[in-house]
Amino acid sequence: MILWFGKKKDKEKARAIGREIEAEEAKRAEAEALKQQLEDSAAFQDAMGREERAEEIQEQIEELEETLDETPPVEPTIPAEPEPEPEPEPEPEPEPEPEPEPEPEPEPEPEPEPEPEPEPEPAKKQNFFARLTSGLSRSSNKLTEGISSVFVKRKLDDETLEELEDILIMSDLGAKAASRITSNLAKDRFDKEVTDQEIKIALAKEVEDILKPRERHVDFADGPKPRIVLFVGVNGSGKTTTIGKIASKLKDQGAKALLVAGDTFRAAAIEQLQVWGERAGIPVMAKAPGADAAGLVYEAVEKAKAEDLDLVLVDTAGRLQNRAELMDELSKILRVTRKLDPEAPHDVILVLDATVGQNALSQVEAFRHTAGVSGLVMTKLDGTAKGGVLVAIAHAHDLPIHFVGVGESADDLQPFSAETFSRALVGLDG
Ligand SMILES: Nc1nc2c(ncn2[C@@H]2O[C@H](COP(=O)(O)OP(=O)(O)OP(=O)(O)O)[C@@H](O)[C@H]2O)c(=O)[nH]1
Repeated sequence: MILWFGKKKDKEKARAIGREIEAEEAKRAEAEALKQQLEDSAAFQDAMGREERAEEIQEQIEELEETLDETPPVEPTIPAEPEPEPEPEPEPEPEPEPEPEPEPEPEPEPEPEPEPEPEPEPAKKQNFFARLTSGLSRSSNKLTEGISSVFVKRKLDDETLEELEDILIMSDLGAKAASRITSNLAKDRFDKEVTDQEIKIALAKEVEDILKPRERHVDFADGPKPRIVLFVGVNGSGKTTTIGKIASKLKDQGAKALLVAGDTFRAAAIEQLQVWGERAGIPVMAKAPGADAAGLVYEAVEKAKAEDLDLVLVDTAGRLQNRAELMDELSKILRVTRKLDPEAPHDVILVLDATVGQNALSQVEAFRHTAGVSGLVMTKLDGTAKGGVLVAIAHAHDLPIHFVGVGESADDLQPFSAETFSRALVGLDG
């Protein structure tokens, strides 16, 4: 979205409008995500023969669709600023031109036409920091636009601190983390003049302090043999894709792995895992859709023991954290696995989708309770303004964050780095 405003006053207006658009887009994205969850849930109920429940959910979807229809996607608009233009003929498009100087300066050379929008480098060519930065750009824009509008030659006083706290909360960092960050910032800088850049640097440091204790790199190819790793999470959070990406890395390490298509509910998930397995040259164990997932996992662990494999990566069906019966099924998988190895599963990785924002917190709570989550992966940090939720989670939960995902290709999953993430989140260069 490009809004062009020549004067200072107009730029402020542009920022305000930008923020409004951002808020509307965020609301819409949230409703779209909820719709996706409901659709998955309806499909599941339907497949389980619970038609009545599926119909109920379908009604909820229709209601949600009506709301979505009433609020069509926000089109970025250039506000019609009635400039006192003497010329009657309207300009077709206000060209983004440099601010008109009062006295005509001799132009040394014709300015090159401003590029409409620098195209992002193809993902493959960028290093991960660049990809994380561009992935997190919606999250960081939200933060930095707010910071820039507050800290224009301003003192860090009660008022600016309060405004900053609001910006952090609106950027999904959560009320507690926001309060911790602002009170720490106030310690050294209260009543001093600060620039937005100084605030960004200090903010990145505060965010990093919260995230650093959660940074824990994991090498699944190492440790107990066979290492049993279970991937859990709600529908569509990115479990299958994450396993596929990890499998691609394991191949390079020469680990003897087995992928298990424990999401027996969704035929597409089985196929998806098979494709990743083929690509990585790692076998995939699967059964027909609808088969008992716990039985499949049991057989997979037996096979891994018999064949002396290094590790078993188990995909599980997506489940809504508030559906007790689905969570019970997950408990069954855990019980069955422990029969073969009391220490197993050695890792229970909760895959979280960043686009759900604050809802990720309740997912962590529910899955910790049911599945004894040992670590986290956050996917889809690209294309969401809600990446700050990882800070809220790190503040609230003493759980390692192993990987972050910023896209769909194998290279888009990388070990989590607190420093890199913090700097990208506040829009600082690497
Ligand atoms: N943009 C983006 N898309 C992602 C990322 N990770 C996963 N996806 C996409 O998200 C969608 C859902 O991913 P899956 O891996 O199928 O999710 P799942 O958790 O296995 O889903 P269920 O089997 O329904 O529980 C797919 O289209 C993935 O390509 C990411 O980091 N960024």
